[in-house]
Amino acid sequence: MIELKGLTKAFGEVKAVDGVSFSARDGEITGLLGPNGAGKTTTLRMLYTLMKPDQGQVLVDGIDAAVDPIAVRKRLGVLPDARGLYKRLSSRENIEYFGRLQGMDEATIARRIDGLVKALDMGEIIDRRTDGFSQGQRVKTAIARALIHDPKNCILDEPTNGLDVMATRAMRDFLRHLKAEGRCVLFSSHIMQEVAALCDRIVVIAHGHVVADASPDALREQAGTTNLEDAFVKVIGSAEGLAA
Ligand SMILES: Nc1ncnc2c1ncn2[C@@H]1O[C@H](COP(=O)(O)OP(=O)(O)OP(=O)(O)O)[C@@H](O)[C@H]1O
Repeated sequence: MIELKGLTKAFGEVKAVDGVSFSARDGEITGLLGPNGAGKTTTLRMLYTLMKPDQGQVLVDGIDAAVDPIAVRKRLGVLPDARGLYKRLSSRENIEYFGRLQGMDEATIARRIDGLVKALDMGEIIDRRTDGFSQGQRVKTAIARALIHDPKNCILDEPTNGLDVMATRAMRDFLRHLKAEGRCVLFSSHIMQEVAALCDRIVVIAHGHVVADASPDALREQAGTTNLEDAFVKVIGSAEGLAA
């Protein structure tokens, strides 16, 4: 369970995030949707303790990130916007390294990697050096690395960015698999079809503000539109920056 309360962050004159509050529940997929520059990445960075908010509070499973950031990090699996793999290491070595940093023993790491290789269909790449990996192979490795410690809460910044149609479909299936395991899944996207296809709840963010927070059906109802695309355009106020 993730709760954000009144998060605010400015960079000089730019108010990137301005009083953002919403919750993401266990066993649900929550989509953070907004056009380019809306404040999605900045919101997620404050959530995963990479950046300190100017104001506001982050609670993960009830733990305040400002009070106990290490306990919060242990409960989060994060696919950051910069995937950042070690090029000289194989996919497996990248993942193992993170497992060790999480304090896991070697047998548990190996067992967990076996499960992730199956879930993410990584059999052919797991023992290859990541140098030269395609976008999709890099994202898979970064996700497996993020989830090695079996976190309850999964945060993914634009997980399908740069993926082809097949890889995108596989990623959606994987997010559904995380949900079925009862995890709290929160991902950002600027692609409305993505959130429409996957999410139980959609949080729409524009100019640093939450402008809608509802189920896809409720969002359509609120906006008085029959299709979600029209609803997004209506709540955001323009179609600018939203990929079709
Ligand atoms: N480190 C920074 N320094 C200065 N300005 C920043 C910084 N990080 C973000 N911003 C600004 O804050 C605003 C929100 O950016 P953010 O990256 O959070 O948006 P986003 O919704 O993730 O966009 P995108 O979909 O393009 O990734 C933008 O105007 C951006 O230029």
